[in-house]
Amino acid sequence: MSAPTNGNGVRAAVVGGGAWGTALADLLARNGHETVLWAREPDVVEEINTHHANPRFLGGFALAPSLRATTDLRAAVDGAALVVYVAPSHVLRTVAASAADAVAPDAVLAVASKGIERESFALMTDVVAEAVPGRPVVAISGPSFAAEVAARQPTAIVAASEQPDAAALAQRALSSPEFRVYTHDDVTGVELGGALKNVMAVATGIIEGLGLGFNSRAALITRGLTEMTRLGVALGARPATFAGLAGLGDLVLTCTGSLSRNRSVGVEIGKGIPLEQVISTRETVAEGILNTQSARALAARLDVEMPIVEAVHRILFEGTPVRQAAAELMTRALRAEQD
Ligand SMILES: NC(=O)C1=CN([C@@H]2O[C@H](COP(=O)(O)OP(=O)(O)OC[C@H]3O[C@@H](n4cnc5c(N)ncnc54)[C@H](O)[C@@H]3O)[C@@H](O)[C@H]2O)C=CC1
Ligand SMILES: O=C(CO)COP(=O)(O)O
Repeated sequence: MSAPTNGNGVRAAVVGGGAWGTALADLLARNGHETVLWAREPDVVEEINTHHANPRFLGGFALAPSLRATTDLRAAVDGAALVVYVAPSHVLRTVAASAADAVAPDAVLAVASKGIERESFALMTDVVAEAVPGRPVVAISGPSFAAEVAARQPTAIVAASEQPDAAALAQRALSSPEFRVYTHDDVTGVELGGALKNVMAVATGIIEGLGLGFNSRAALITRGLTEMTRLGVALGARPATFAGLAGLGDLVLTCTGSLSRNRSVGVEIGKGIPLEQVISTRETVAEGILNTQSARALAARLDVEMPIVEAVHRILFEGTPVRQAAAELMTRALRAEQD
């Protein structure tokens, strides 16, 4: 079915009932858009439809009463003018493809997942564009903890697309007095910022878990930004994008904010808890773990030096003791900062 508009509102679908999908769906519904959220878990759908809450992934917030949820993905996207994809990066392709033919041919596809696909190195908008071809795609990224958006705390993000009309539609649909959306045209830079900052957040968590202090964290954030920019430039992104909301903004938030799942995974690793044990106790996604592998492989393919990503990889997947990896980072050949 083609995508009707609804007065000032659009028919919107949100694909993914985790914390971020729920917060974005709540925001769209509060903005007056007829919004349907697809969640995989029947209990999440039941809670949203009966109690206007998602205690499993976003506890403690009263969601918009108009927000509807379903486990039927085809029904959720059918007739939506705006479809927002928020599944974890490693399942996004499968989820998006499974209802591709039910998406309206003129729908705008916004992608709020953060990551680099492991096998293909594709960014999340490319994954959705391949799974649901022929529609404009927009990357949604920036410093935005779901819980703070649900609490209506002032937040600013970007909506990046090669099609300005699509970015503008996402901007209009999502913006509210507490949620400010800037458009952007550097999709690669915006998406890489969101994907790579998660690896840096794991790294800053690790140094915190080790008991290191603010000097180490500041060095790591700054040199992390250098690495992110280096990889971005090799992929055609603009350096300035990494100084913006989806780069430095999200990097600072995630590396310093206690709400970050990636940072807290890092803290546990830094304290010496094995990765399998850290993961086994969590239902929520920490994209920085799998994305350490994809970022490292992508950097190797492009011959881009990313020593922090390399060190996190050695700690998470190669058994290198945390203190040894930190010492190796500090004793690399001396160089000029600007190189
Ligand atoms: N939570 C946040 O504050 C923010 C999250 N994001 C991004 O949003 C994406 C989704 O994260 P959250 O909403 O936080 O999720 P979450 O960590 O709250 O929940 C996990 C989600 O993954 C889904 N899931 C797990 N296995 C699945 C499978 N095999 N197939 C389909 N779905 C599966 C669950 O149904 C659930 O919706 C991630 O890429 C994350 O980086 C981006 C900005 C903010
Ligand atoms: O991307 C996020 C905030 O912008 C959420 O970060 P975490 O996944 O580390 O919680």
